Amino acid sequence: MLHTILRQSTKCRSTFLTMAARPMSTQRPPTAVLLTNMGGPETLDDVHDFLLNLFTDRDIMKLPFQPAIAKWIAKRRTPSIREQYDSIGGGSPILKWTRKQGQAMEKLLDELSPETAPHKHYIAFRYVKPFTQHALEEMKADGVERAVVFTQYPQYSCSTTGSSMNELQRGIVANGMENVKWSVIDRWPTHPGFIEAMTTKVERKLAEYTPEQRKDAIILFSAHSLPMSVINRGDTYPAEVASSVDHVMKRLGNQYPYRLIWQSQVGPQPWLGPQTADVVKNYGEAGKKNLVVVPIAFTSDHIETLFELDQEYAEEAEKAGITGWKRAEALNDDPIFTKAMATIVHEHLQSGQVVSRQYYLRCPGCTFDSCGTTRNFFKSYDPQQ
Ligand SMILES: C=CC1=C(C)c2cc3[nH]c(cc4nc(cc5[nH]c(cc1n2)c(C)c5CCC(=O)O)C(CCC(=O)O)=C4C)c(C)c3C=C
Ligand SMILES: [Fe+2]
Ligand SMILES: [Fe+2]
Repeated sequence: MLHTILRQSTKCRSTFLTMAARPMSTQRPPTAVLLTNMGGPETLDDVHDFLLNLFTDRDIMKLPFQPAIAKWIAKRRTPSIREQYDSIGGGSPILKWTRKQGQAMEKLLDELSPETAPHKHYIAFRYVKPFTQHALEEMKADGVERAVVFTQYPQYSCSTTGSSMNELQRGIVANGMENVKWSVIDRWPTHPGFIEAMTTKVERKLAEYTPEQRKDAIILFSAHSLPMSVINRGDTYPAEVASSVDHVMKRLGNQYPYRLIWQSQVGPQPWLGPQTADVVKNYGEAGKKNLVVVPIAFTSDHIETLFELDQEYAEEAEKAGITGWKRAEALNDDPIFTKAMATIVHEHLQSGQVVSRQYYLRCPGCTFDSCGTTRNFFKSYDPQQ
């Protein structure tokens, strides 16, 4: 309580000083929308450091002697992962798409929410540039007083959004930015705008089949898998992915058979299945011909869509006799999706919510750092707590 009062009084003082220092005619500082994601290597030369940062992150995996082991794994994996990025044009397009999404979103937000305009997007990637520190410096230079953190993962996992939140908390403290009014959109797996955008992508792919083929079509929702150890700790990601799938299927009128399947397993430990590669092979052997695969847990193209789905699994499908293999497009800068992004932020600003109710609840068996301190940190911005 004392902590909250102290925070609020410091905040009022800082707001007053900022206002007093600002000439009357200048525009108020932007409402920041901080788009967080793990990011991807922009060039082949960034692949090694991307992997090193990922394997060093104790929110994604905990290894004995982690700094040394991470160095070793990153060095060993770099050549094969470089080849994958080479085959998709020499790097991850995630920064390009996030910028486009952010620009479209901020324009729409200014119209939807003039009372908090101007809005400005900032980008904080976890493993590559622009890092959280860069975004915070930019926000500080712009004199930001109100910031909405908007995870670009629709479904929450301690290993993705949780990790970004942990990094952000460290950055806020290190940069003395506790006085900014922070709130967080930590998940949005069933938001109607997101569901509409995804459903439209699936419908467009289904429309490419002949009516005869469509009768026989199967929808495969494919998401990045998680190690079983993470799931057994109580990570909400698989359930949230399933809820997105359920909503898309409802919107499609439940007319097609579908399965939720899991891709991108790494290393020898058990991961959640069924694995996308096995499903493609098994359905091919069972004589299925028309499979539409839908990347349900990503909002833009990644190595998972452009390499795994479009090259690796497409090849498997062809070998297995699947003649009608199709992949629903990623949301990227689709106007339905960027409108959904603006609506999500607008509704959040209107709601006065600091984080979702789910965010407060630590995973029952979680040992990840993000499951602890970050929750309490953002709780302290919530007057209802
Ligand atoms: C919803 C998205 C993701 C979850 C959940 C997730 C969990 C998770 N991932 C690993 C290990 C790796 N992931 C790697 C790459 C990678 N992961 C995601 C998304 C999720 N990961 C993306 C989008 C990417 C690629 C970025 C791009 O540019 O496309 C990698 C590196 C690639 C490789 O070495 O194969 C690893 C490793 C774990 C252990 C985990 C959960 C604990
Ligand atoms: Fe991953
Ligand atoms: Fe957790």
